[in-house]
Amino acid sequence: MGEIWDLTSSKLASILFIWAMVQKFCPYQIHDFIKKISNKLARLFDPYVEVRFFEYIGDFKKTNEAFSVIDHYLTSKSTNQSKKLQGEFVKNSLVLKTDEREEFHDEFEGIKVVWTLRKIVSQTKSVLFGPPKDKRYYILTFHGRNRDFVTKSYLNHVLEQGKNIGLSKRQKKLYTNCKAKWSRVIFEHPASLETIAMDPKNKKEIVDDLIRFSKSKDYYARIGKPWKRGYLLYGPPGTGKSSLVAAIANFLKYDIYDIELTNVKTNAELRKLLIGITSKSVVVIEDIDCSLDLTGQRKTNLENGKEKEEMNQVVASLHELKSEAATENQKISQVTLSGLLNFIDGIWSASTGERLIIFTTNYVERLDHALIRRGRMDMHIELFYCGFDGFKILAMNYLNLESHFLFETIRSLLEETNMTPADVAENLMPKVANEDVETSLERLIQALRSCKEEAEKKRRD
Ligand SMILES: Nc1ncnc2c1ncn2[C@@H]1O[C@H](COP(=O)(O)OP(=O)(O)OP(=O)(O)O)[C@@H](O)[C@H]1O
Ligand SMILES: [Mg+2]
Repeated sequence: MGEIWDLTSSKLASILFIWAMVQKFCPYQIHDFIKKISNKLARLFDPYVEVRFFEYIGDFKKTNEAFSVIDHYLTSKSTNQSKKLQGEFVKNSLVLKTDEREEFHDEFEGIKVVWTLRKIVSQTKSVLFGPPKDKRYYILTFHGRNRDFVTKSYLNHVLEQGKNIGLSKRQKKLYTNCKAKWSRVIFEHPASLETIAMDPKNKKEIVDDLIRFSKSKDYYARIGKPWKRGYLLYGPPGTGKSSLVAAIANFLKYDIYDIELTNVKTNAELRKLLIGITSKSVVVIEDIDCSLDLTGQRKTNLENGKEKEEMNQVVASLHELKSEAATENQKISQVTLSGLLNFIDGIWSASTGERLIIFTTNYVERLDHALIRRGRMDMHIELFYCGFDGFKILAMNYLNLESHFLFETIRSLLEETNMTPADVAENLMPKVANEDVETSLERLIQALRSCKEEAEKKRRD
């Protein structure tokens, strides 16, 4: 054994000596040539390529997004394959992950790769910053002949899939502003597009538009426009505007940024807020006509639309309450219409990622045309009083009821009177435990009849 070792070490010493001589005395072309040959030889014996994806980049300063996206992808795929798993509680639910010692073999379009999770155990212990952080990283191993395919097609596939999985697991957040600062809470509104009572044709239009928008990254890049879309939701109070905003955010799995403009003092503060908005977000300004002094138009519209105004008297008085409170705040707020328009057109043009901006109002005719012209507010969606289609959705939501002999009476009453989905829903909601559906439907019929009588009385007066 000792002899063999002596022999090997003397040979190794000779090779090193020759290599040192070559490096010192050979012209650099020969040096390069030898280096190339030796690299080729090395590749011949070890044809595999490794790519490492560290969890943190640069001394734990920045999380590597690629790591978490790969983690989503591998967690979803590998748990069916691995024999050794780890269990973790993530956001209140149990997640099974591949054990760190396990390898995961993946195949894409006939090309095989291997993933391994490794970690470098940290030696430093910090009292101030908690337990030492190990450096975790994924190693992707593949044959060198597939280098182009893996680095382009396969990794694109992993990143795309991983992003989608991450997005579907992500907890949505609701951001609200206090002056120029955002505060956030977990957004868990139960509204969904299925449970919103509205005309099925309009709903389908919204769903199609949202799907088209969320998949149009390349399209927007090609036409040179920022990836944003504006929705204007209008209709009387209680017709589901705020519920629709929540349903849209749930559908797209976006965060909501609910801007209270009356809390923002200046355009500069507004700009600061808006710069902090991340992509995949729905930016909402509720009751936009109360939030800004959209001068000029308001007065003329009030004068011209007198008849309409009378019909909406009840609605208006409610709205006035909102307006009065807002006007108080406006006295100290100097956010201007042009400031807001600049933000819609300007700031978003400079940022990447998809954003939806939604304005809601009870009085669309009061809004300055510049604010709602197409291109700024691309979709104008009117939410109406409850129709029979809307009622059927509410009956399903609240009573789990698809049909009933009282539905025909309700249909004709809904055609003759204006009741908001909020009021219909309130009447359908059982008032005591185990209340039967007939009692709820009768209560609604009663309410519809009184509503009809009241409207007739008003018309007579
Ligand atoms: N179209 C609808 N579909 C399902 N539920 C609805 C609908 N409209 C109203 N509701 C119910 O009524 C409640 C109030 O509705 P919502 O706050 O969405 O109305 P709004 O149009 O935003 O009213 P406002 O103009 O006063 O802000 C909701 O919590 C929801 O339960
Ligand atoms: Mg609302």
